[in-house]
Amino acid sequence: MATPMIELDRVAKHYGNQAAVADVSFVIEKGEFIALMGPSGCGKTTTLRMIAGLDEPSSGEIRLWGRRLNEDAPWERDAPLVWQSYALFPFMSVRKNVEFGLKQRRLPAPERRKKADEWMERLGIAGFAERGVDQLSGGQRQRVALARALALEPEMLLLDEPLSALDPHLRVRMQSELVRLHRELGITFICVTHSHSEAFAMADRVVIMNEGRIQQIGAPRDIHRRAANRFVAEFVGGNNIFTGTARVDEDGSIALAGPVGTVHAPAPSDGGIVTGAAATLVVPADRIELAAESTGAGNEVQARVVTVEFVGSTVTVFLETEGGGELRAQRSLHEMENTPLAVGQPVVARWSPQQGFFLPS
Ligand SMILES: Nc1ncnc2c1ncn2[C@@H]1O[C@H](COP(=O)(O)OP(=O)(O)OP(=O)(O)O)[C@@H](O)[C@H]1O
Repeated sequence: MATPMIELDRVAKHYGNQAAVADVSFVIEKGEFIALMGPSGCGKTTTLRMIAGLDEPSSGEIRLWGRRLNEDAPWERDAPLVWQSYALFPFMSVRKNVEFGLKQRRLPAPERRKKADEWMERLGIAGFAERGVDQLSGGQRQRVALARALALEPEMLLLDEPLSALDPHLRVRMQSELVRLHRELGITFICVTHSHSEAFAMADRVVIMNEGRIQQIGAPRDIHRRAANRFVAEFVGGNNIFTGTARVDEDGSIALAGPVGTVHAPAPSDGGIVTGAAATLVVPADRIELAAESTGAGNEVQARVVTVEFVGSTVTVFLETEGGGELRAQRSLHEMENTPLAVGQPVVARWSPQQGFFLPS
């Protein structure tokens, strides 16, 4: 097998007796866009800092193209970091900021100027070249930080919460700009974020961490469709999670008696569920349809509308079943336009058994 670009092999970082990163192994291929995601304090920034060479692992190994990196200083690596806009030099012009790394690399002035011009043009900040960065908006500053890093033509770009200082509207724009840049440049992007919408919108693969450990690595779609454990299912949101008592039916599928009544799902491929045992079923909220009447097909649950929440073009309908179980369905605004729902209204929540999956016990 070809050598991956980056390998983290059982990497840990301890501060005193606290593990910021407990035991992390994964590989990154050249040209991937990887998002490291997880709640505050889960160790994502520490992981990025170790890849950057800003922190040394307490144990384990980090390899770049198969070569051990642990003790290499940041300047010996081809991995400039774009931190937040505050990392720019406020007393310097946009041009001087963009040229900064090139100057450190002792590139002659005419070449520096040429490269800086190219990158400022590419990132749409050429018009502000002589302005001080303190006279720029958050989005413009973020572009300066990106131009400064990309002017060094790195093989890999490391971004720590690159969009967190931006307002929501600008954040979405910069998200698609980062995706476009990544596609055009073909270099590896590793981005730390605590925002699941950001990670899922941008990355080829997402690494979800909690308490210094990896919980799941996968393409956004696979993580959405098959959370590896309860933490991931809850953290990525948009999932119904039912714990109940399992019964293995004659056809091998599972019936789960739980908070919303008895519902059905295929048995997990690794077996592991026996009649009478507790099991946890996940049903993505966007797989649940709402209907006025029962058709008797698939899983159907009688419920009442508790609240209807509108976020962008997504509508989340929170439901309560007769037995007090909670359920949520997510539909597009477009779909809901023809089915107005009132609080208290009875509905049938319906989904195909194939859309549910059991978490490993
Ligand atoms: N220099 C340090 N000294 C002591 N503890 C540290 C140090 N750096 C990080 N930690 C601890 O290690 C854990 C992981 O920190 P890290 O910054 O990697 O988390 P994070 O996932 O990036 O969080 P956030 O989203 O809040 O930035 C935290 O509990 C943090 O307090």
